[in-house]
Amino acid sequence: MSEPLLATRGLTKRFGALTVSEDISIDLRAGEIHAIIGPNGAGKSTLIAQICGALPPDAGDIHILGRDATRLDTRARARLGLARTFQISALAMEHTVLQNALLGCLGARGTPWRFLSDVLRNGHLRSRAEATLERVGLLDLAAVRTAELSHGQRRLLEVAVALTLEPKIFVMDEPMAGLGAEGSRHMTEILSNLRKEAPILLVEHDMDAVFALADRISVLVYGRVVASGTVEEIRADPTVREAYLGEDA
Ligand SMILES: Nc1ncnc2c1ncn2[C@@H]1O[C@H](COP(=O)(O)OP(=O)(O)OP(=O)(O)O)[C@@H](O)[C@H]1O
Repeated sequence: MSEPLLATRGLTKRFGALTVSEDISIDLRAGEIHAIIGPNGAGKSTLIAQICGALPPDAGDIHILGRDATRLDTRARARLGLARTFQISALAMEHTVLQNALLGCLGARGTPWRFLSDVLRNGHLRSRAEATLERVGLLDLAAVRTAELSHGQRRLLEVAVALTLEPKIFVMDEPMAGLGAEGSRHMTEILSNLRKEAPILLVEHDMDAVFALADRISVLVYGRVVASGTVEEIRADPTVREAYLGEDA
């Protein structure tokens, strides 16, 4: 089996007396979508924050592409190839769709904002940004102000911005949130194709999307991984059905 591109070992985080991550060891391998599911407050966002470098763990470590990244900050992890999409939009609303995609390209290079006008004239970066917009179906809206996009279009733009980083690993926090049935289907199709170029660690509440997309699922309850397996294994697991899917075992 190939080496994981992302791995946590014994990750533990406490807020006072509350343990929100308890000895979490999960990994992400090339070509896969690994979904993290669990009830509200189970610790999914806290886990992502630790993986991406926004929150230091109290114990355990995080390896990115085989390198110990536990003490690296968010930007250093991004430079290693970790791209994150957020539960709440991190887009620049006053900028156009294309400018947001270009800012993503800039972020990848650590270039300061004041050079945006130069970047707009940089043919290579511009075509890279346009190519990512085309992949999510937003190229026709390149000149539109981001504030004017629908919620679903903004979520697609977030994925496009993550793509401009040419990441080796995607970490996605509820990309389906607020999308209608049609929007979820479209996003599901896009994510399904993305896994080929970079595997996805996917936190998601939309179980239809999770069951359609995931190669593996880990179930988090009260900060602990209580089950991990394929869609079929998780669906059949009595502990999961009782603790999370709300069914009698
Ligand atoms: N900065 C903080 N200080 C104290 N407690 C926190 C902090 N951040 C999160 N928590 C608590 O940690 C627990 C896990 O929260 P977290 O947001 O990671 O859960 P989640 O699984 O992502 O939930 P949801 O599905 O609702 O987004 C919750 O009980 C939350 O109240």
